[in-house]
Amino acid sequence: MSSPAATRTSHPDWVKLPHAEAGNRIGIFGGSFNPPHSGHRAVAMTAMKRLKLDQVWWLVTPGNPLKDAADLAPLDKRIHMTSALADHPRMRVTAHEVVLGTPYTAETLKRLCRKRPDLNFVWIMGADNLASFHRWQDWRTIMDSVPVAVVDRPHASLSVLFAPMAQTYGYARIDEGDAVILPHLAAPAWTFLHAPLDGNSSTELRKRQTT
Ligand SMILES: Nc1ncnc2c1ncn2[C@@H]1O[C@H](COP(=O)(O)OP(=O)(O)OP(=O)(O)O)[C@@H](O)[C@H]1O
Ligand SMILES: O=C(O)c1ccc[n+]([C@@H]2O[C@H](COP(=O)([O-])O)[C@@H](O)[C@H]2O)c1
Repeated sequence: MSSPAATRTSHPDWVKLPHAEAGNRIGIFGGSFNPPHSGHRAVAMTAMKRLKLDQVWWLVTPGNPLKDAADLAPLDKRIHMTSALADHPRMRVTAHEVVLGTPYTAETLKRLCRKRPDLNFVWIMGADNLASFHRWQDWRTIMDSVPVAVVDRPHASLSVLFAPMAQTYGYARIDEGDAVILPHLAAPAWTFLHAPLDGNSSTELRKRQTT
């Protein structure tokens, strides 16, 4: 029998992988959430409804590899604020990348798919990230590992036509009217979801905090 010390973990609860039943449709919504805002909640709700997800996991990054960490709030503070915003029975908040030891999405998804091959994962992101997706580490590996749902964002709508990802994987895009089947499709597969636009941004909120 293992002793309490042997089962104790040094990680706080908020880095754990959320519970899910085999076969569940899980949207993974990665973000800095520095701070979280209404636009994030709108993205999570849109994906949840249109893809009929069982859960959305808000994956709070330890640090976006492409962003300057100088004005990044501490992880526990971002988790706390994100948990307040993601208060919904089908949403969970985690910083599981701390356990995986990586801030890179390709590696994260590889490890999650290995840990839970019984779940149907979908990567969720806003259209601004579609525009710059080709700069992410091993972005083609991401596309080849899980389906992707892109949600429209002000000033980024044209990424659906011109982004290198959209052009390279044009053949794998499905109509947003068929979005409900996305979690069950083999990668590569993606869709672009038009939804009411929300102009909020963390950059603007940080500017307002400092003025
Ligand atoms: N208003 C919005 N509409 C649609 N998608 C959004 C919106 N805000 C953020 N997102 C998406 O949510 C995810 C997390 O975004 P992030 O935490 O970087 O917020 P942000 O407002 O873009 O932050 P920053 O201004 O610091 O870059 C990303 O996939 C991003 O594309
Ligand atoms: O893997 C990468 O190279 C990579 C580059 C940029 C962003 N990401 C991830 O994209 C998600 C959204 O990041 P952000 O900062 O736009 O909220 C978050 O989970 C980041 O870790 C990942």
